[in-house]
Amino acid sequence: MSQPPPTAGNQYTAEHAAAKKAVALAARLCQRVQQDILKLDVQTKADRTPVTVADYGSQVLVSLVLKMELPSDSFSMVAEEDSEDLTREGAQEFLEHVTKLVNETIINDGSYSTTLSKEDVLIAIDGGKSEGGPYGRHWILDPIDGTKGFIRGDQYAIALALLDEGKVVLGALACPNLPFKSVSNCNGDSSGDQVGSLFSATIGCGATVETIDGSQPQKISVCSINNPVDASFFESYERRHCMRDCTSFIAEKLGIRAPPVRIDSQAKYGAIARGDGAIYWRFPHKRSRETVWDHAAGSIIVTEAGGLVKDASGNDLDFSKGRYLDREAGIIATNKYLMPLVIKAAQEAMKEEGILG
Ligand SMILES: Nc1ncnc2c1ncn2[C@@H]1O[C@H](COP(=O)(O)O)[C@@H](OP(=O)(O)O)[C@H]1O
Ligand SMILES: [Mg+2]
Ligand SMILES: [Mg+2]
Ligand SMILES: [Mg+2]
Repeated sequence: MSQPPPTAGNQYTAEHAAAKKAVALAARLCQRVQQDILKLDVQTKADRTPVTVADYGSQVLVSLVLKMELPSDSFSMVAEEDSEDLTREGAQEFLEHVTKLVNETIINDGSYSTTLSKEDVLIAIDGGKSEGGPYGRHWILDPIDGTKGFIRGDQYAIALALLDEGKVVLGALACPNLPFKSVSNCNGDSSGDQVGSLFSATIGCGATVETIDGSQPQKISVCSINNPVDASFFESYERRHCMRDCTSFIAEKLGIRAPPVRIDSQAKYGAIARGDGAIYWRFPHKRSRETVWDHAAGSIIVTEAGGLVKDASGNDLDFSKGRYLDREAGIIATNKYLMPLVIKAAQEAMKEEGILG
């Protein structure tokens, strides 16, 4: 890691600073909830995935900070959560808890002299209902990526990106439980290291990492391993998020010797961008669709760190199609040497086994 490049010529300087401030404040709320997670604080959404008070609280805080820091912007946000489950009968206590957490975090931070009512909280959450698309500017937010990891006490990330005319131009990724130096070969465990990493990148200006409370940003780059035999790979901790029969088949084809490193959330993109590992891949089951907020921030951080992010057909990811990613058969993040080899192995696996599609 070395000093970051000069920021002259970065047309997104104000947005970059606001995005880092937003994810860092949201991380503070999340850290507090994770220390004291109660059954009451977790709900199950209609799609049967979990959501916590911290997912909602984080979404409110990120939207608040962006609006406070960039007041002249017309605001559009594509975010994961909406208020539907918070307005159902019986959700009053849950909503009150979200509101209390948000207000306590704002007061403790001291940057803004405002507090939010329950109605303000619902409005802020539903500010994330934009469809995004190819025109104009849209923030893309995953207020907690890796909610299952968050509940387990493991890795999670607050992932914020800016889409400008259909292209991701900025990403900020707060990973409160990710060791600051490296995850190396352990599942997020530190070896006496400082914990918490905030990755960020703006287009054309490289990627950096700093601590969540704002140390001097350090430039990062992907690893330069070119022989898959020496490579390590990251994949989802959750068995249902990535087909392991498929990835172990591809790993075998590539001759990878190291066992998979399984980490929740886009912390995997951050770790790849910093060179902690060589490959992150994700081959979800056919029926599941990938959302833009699960990849936007992580992918620009990897590409600005000198890496590549592609689908298994070798196409760039297209974030301009709305709330879902239009991609084919899996997502791969790695360096320029390994990418063609991984794509080839994935495509061979597709043909031989018929397991991707
Ligand atoms: N059955 C499933 N298959 C594939 N992805 C899933 C899934 N259930 C949830 N996900 C997605 O996987 C994300 C977590 O990724 P990872 O496996 O890398 O930790 C979740 O983000 P959220 O936690 O924000 O909902 C969610 O979008
Ligand atoms: Mg979710
Ligand atoms: Mg997510
Ligand atoms: Mg989420």
